[in-house]
Amino acid sequence: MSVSGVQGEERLDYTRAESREIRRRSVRLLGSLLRPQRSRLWLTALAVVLSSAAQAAGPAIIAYGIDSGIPALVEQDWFPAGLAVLAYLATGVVGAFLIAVYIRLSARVSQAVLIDLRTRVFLHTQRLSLEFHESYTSGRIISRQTSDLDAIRELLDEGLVVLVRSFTYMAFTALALVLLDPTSGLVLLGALIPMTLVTRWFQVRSQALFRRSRVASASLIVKFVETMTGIRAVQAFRTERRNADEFGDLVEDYRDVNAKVLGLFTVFNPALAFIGAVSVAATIVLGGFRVVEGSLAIGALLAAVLYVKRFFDPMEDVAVFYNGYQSASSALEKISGVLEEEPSVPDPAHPVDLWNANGHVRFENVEFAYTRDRVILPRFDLDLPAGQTIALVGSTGAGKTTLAKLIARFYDPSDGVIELDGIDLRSLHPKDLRRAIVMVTQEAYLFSGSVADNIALGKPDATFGEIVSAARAVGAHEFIEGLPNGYDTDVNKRGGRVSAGQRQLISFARAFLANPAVLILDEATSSLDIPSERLVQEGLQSLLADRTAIIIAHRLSTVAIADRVLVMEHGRIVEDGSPADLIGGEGRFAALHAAWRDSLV
Ligand SMILES: Nc1ncnc2c1ncn2[C@@H]1O[C@H](COP(=O)(O)OP(=O)(O)OP(=O)(O)O)[C@@H](O)[C@H]1O
Repeated sequence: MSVSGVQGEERLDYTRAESREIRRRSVRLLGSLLRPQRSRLWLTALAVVLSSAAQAAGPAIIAYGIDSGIPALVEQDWFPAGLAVLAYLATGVVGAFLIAVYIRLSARVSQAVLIDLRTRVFLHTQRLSLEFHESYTSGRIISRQTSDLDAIRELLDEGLVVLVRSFTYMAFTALALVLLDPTSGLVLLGALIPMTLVTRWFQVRSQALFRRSRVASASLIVKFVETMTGIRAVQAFRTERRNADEFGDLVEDYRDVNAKVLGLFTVFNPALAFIGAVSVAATIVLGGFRVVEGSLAIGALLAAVLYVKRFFDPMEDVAVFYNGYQSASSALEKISGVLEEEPSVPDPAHPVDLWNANGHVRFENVEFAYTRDRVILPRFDLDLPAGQTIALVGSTGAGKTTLAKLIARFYDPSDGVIELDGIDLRSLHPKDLRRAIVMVTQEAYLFSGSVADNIALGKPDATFGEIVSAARAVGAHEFIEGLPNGYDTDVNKRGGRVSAGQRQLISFARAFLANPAVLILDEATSSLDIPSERLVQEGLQSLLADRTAIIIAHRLSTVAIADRVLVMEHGRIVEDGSPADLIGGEGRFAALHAAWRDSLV
């Protein structure tokens, strides 16, 4: 099984080769994000290293002050003590300044990288084909833009600087200690053994727990988003209690794993503190004897104690960093997967322009399957001459929407060619394709904004007059006038809320304003009441006159305005003819029509 793109995203059992592939892809993404920030990154690193060096100089200066400054002071020589004080102050000032510099620089890097990444994810997911969005749930998309980006932000904001600072600080401290008093350096060396063991233990234990914690928090988001997206069904079917139980289980799981993580810290942090305390005690004991012997100055002992004590301080930060690093790297893995996805309906490399389409659609030898194992539309040919109004009927699951999606190029055929005016849809310039072919779906989605804005989506440079005439043409003008602010009513505000039928009328106006050569209406009249439907049908008739129209209709009344009816069964077109011929015949449509007529009486 492949791990390219978002495939295998939810698996936890990657093989070594797969892990390597995923890591390589994350590193590539990180590289491309950091490359433009190269100079700032080097400056940040330099500031971090220098500030650590300044801090590490502190105890050595103290040792000098005590061992050389104080005896000289006894002799009335102020110079060494003064020098020590000034040097100590200078390291303080320089250190503080450098800290300010790197905080500022790293914040800039982090902001730039995040904005870049956020924009890339948005633009890329928007570009991906319907196929991707139909299988990748909204909960997962939201996780990518929220919790994943947050994890990366945390790492960039705090983690990386903490890591570089901790390691350089520890390195400088160890170096200074060895230079000052190699024997105390041995204590540190001895302490490194238990410290490495404890850290390794923490790493191994925490890795699985951190991963579980991330899975648990992502499940919470997915459950939340799915419940809220389907809130109508939730309330209609009274599944609140079940949802509450499921959500409760997820919360419990999340709490449980976090308690375990906390448990690790309650062992790890005290263990580090204990190793630190033992090392300090050992330094004092070893050093104390030497001070008594006279082989070690008291100031040097104090500095050694300070170095040993300080050496362990950053370890806790490193442990926290490790958690942040894991979250961020798994976030980066997922985001890089999404970014690696290519639109299954790619833009042509050499697009053909078609400024004024006639609307002649032709299917030649077309076969289509969503997945490899199940053919939905077996091989067929179909010719839809320009200007024809075609009604597509057939039972549920027959493949009507699929056929419509192919014409609108939401999907490409698995085999064969679909042409518009003799040009393969795959070579058409995307702009020309979208202008020439418009599909109005059942959902009739409205974006936040005014009614006029929503209609104008069909033609962004439309005048207000054009918007109103489009609305009039489809019979939407009256109800829009009746809204609190007419065409300026915000469709998402209370009072501006419109009914499902009204929403469809707005989306009709949008499509009519777009004036496409080919118009596809997918069940688009299904939520209109009979008078509204009649009203729309009046509008439809005049507006369909000059274009090719494919109307998917369950209601046979819609079929009356068609020139031609296609009846589909199991992905095949089983009848094809004028409504009158088919009604007069003996086929499926005649039977359907008779049943429908009877139901009206
Ligand atoms: N995204 C998809 N992935 C896989 N299979 C799909 C997908 N969409 C539809 N199908 C399958 O394709 C077949 C045809 O579906 P389609 O939506 O085209 O039917 P339809 O005739 O429009 O039905 P309805 O009248 O209920 O809308 C169905 O068996 C469905 O399960």
